[in-house]
Amino acid sequence: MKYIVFEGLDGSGKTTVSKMFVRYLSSKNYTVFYTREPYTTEIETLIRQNQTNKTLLFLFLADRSIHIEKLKNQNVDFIVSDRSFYSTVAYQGYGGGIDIDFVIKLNEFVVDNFLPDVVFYLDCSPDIALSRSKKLDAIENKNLDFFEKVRQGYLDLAKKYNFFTINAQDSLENVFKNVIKCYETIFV
Ligand SMILES: Nc1ncnc2c1ncn2[C@@H]1O[C@H](COP(=O)(O)OP(=O)(O)OP(=O)(O)O)[C@@H](O)[C@H]1O
Ligand SMILES: Cc1cn([C@H]2C[C@H](O)[C@@H](COP(=O)(O)O)O2)c(=O)[nH]c1=O
Repeated sequence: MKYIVFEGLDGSGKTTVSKMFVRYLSSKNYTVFYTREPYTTEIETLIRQNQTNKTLLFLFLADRSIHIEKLKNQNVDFIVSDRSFYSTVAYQGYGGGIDIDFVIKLNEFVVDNFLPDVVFYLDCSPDIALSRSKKLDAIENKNLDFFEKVRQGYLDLAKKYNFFTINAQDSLENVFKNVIKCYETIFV
């Protein structure tokens, strides 16, 4: 089983591209479990109620702990997830200012070695990404400076953890083609 994750800013195209990717894998007759974080409806409701950054950190960790248990029990060729552990590092760590190593340590404890095999990071400037994003709630309604920090965080993480960085400002068709090209360097 391979665990593949799509990461990026709100509006970078994760949901659209990850669903196209799932259709691609299914067309090759692979079995796929498609998922996203936040995972639980109950915790997501709390997350979207204007919490402090510290509270958000622990809500996302609790949500992830439940999510990872579900993922460990899958019996499929691929798990494809819209967001993961790295969103917490980028948003609550780099964006929210909580110590990065502390956020990584807490996440490592929660995921207990169940780490993504491949991460596609859809890189996009905050102004373009947010102009595409329709939702504006407690999390999305932060300023551009916050999202610049989150983007810088993702760029650092991409180097550290060998993400595939995809230019998400390109056309949707090219973004998807580039995802498949990267996928083929590993799996075909
Ligand atoms: N490369 C692209 N070029 C133009 N529009 C795009 C591109 N990728 C996605 N979009 C459009 O941008 C909007 C947001 O895309 P999507 O919901 O997939 O982003 P997301 O990263 O999942 O956002 P969120 O994190 O807010 O859920 C959608 O209307 C989608 O069709
Ligand atoms: C997993 C995770 C998510 N977030 C933020 C990022 C987004 O603003 C929302 C999730 O909603 P979307 O449908 O993916 O846009 O939550 C975060 O701050 N930390 C996390 O760990």
